[in-house]
Amino acid sequence: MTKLSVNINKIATLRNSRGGNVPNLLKVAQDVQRFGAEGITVHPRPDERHIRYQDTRDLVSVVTTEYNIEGNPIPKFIDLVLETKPTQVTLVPDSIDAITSNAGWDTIKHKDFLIEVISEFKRNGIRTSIFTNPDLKIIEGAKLTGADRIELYTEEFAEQYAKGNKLAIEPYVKCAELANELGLGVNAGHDLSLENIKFFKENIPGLLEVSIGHALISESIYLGIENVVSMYLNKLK
Ligand SMILES: CC(=O)[C@@H](O)[C@H](O)COP(=O)(O)O
Ligand SMILES: NCC(=O)COP(=O)(O)O
Repeated sequence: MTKLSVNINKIATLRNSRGGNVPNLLKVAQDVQRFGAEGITVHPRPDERHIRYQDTRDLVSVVTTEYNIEGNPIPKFIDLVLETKPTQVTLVPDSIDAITSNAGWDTIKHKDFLIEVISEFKRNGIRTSIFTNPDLKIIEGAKLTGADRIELYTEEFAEQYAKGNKLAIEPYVKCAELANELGLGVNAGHDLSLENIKFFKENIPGLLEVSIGHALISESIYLGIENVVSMYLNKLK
């Protein structure tokens, strides 16, 4: 069973583009869970261009499923996670001005830092996951940090799959097998979509959770817009 955690960053991006509170992020989080999602993911960035730090706090009272907070563990982020105490924190090595996440951790180079941060989160009862490229050495390194899980960074898979290259799944399969052997849980995310998720899920052993945002919100627009245009036309008759 693989859990679906919906990343609601894009809802906040849309809201922020106008000021005000439309769409209402908390209502979307509640509705998404009512529709069956098993988790809510947010990825606050230092510039707060989408999810704001205050959103992350406000969501605590409405997330009744698994709450996953992703981000680079700079001091401000660590404090936020310790304050909000989500189900899971996913550590992502974003540069300060990254448009979106574009790499996983070098778990060997940053081993000592990761051990320190992860132990603090675990002391506070928060499950920890590390965002990783599909590289066996990096997965071995992740085990040594004390993390509970890895999140496989799936951008390369998604890009190749869209070009018809299904063999791009192979490094992910090998990494998931190794993680299973090492007792690390396996999550995945980035550019997963209605097009590629079934193939990914069917091939990755022990896939515990996927977090999906950009495609899911875009697909919601495509799949909902016909209905909404027709509702407007009815009102304009
Ligand atoms: C780690 C990851 O792949 C996602 O959290 C992604 O980075 C979402 O962040 P943005 O919504 O800022 O693109
Ligand atoms: N961890 C990945 C995530 O939360 C969503 O990534 P994306 O679907 O917006 O690419």
